[in-house]
Amino acid sequence: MEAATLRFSSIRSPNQTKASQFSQKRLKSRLSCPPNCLIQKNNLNSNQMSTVKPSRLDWRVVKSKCSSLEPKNTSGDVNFGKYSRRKKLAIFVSGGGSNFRSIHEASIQGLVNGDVAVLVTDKPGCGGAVYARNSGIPVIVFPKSKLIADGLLTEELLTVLRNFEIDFVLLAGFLKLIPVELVQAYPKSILNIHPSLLPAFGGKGYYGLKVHKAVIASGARYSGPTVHFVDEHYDTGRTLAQRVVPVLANDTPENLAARVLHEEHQVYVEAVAALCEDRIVWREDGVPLIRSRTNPDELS
Ligand SMILES: Nc1nc2c(c(=O)[nH]1)N[C@@H](CN(C=O)c1ccc(C(=O)N[C@@H](CCC(=O)O)C(=O)O)cc1)CN2
Ligand SMILES: NCC(=O)N[C@@H]1O[C@H](COP(=O)([O-])[O-])[C@@H](O)[C@H]1O
Repeated sequence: MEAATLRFSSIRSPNQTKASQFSQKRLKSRLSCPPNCLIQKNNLNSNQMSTVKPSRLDWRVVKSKCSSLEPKNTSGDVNFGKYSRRKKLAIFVSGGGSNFRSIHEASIQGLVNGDVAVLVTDKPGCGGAVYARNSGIPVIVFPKSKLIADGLLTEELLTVLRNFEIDFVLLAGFLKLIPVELVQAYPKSILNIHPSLLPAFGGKGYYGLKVHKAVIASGARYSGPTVHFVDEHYDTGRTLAQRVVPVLANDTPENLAARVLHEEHQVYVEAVAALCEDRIVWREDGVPLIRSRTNPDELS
């Protein structure tokens, strides 16, 4: 694997608002990258990389022997998306990133009609970020904080996502509140996976093992993952898909977490596949349903 480097060009989107021109100017004024920077791999064009500060992007992009974004189905043939245009995905993580990896692998295998264009994290050293770098996926640090001064501001993140032409945002173990500006910029286009049967055991404070501890302590006999659309509050968006697993009498939080996580990897890939194939149907009462890929009359 050869290390790729990165060149910036000062491209501006013609339809910039005043505010985002300001942020582009701020970003550009702080652009500083070594002269020999040139990204040699990935499908990112110069426009997607314009105005993004290298110090806030971890661009240790490695050049793979073949494009990591070129989808292949199980027979190994290139699968040029049977449906609409292949969608561009931004995935947000804070931890190990197993759900991110499942979606990325499904994309490469042609099971998801989309490509992971960028990874966003508040923990640049987390497992998901390491996997992204090793897979040639750009890593963006968000949000800016006292601990991570180099993180992007919300407005800067919106500019970057726009430049990457992101269609859908997928939260996968991201532990920060997504700001309302981002929720409004991507209506019905942000998904999250939560490790309980929402609305139970969700909301502020309910993440990771804390969720499973609460489920066990409650005496619940069943648990399971929920895929839901994201609104401005934690875990209150519309439920799209769920799976059920038993809670056993002698379960530890770790045992239950592993059982739920196994189902997460499947239900999230199925939900993202439906999203990327335009198979989400919104019922009159606002409940989103998934249209079957094989039987269009079947909704679930
Ligand atoms: N606007 C939204 N943002 C996010 C949502 C959402 O539904 N709407 N989902 C979360 C993911 N999540 C549950 O699925 C979740 C993550 C984190 C927390 C939480 O309480 N976080 C702590 C901080 C934890 C940390 O920084 O280590 C907190 O806010 O005090 C609850 C639920 C992602 N964002
Ligand atoms: N409330 C948010 C939350 O708890 N999310 C949970 O974090 C884990 C991330 O695992 P991963 O990094 O291996 O995908 C997953 O179990 C996910 O449901």
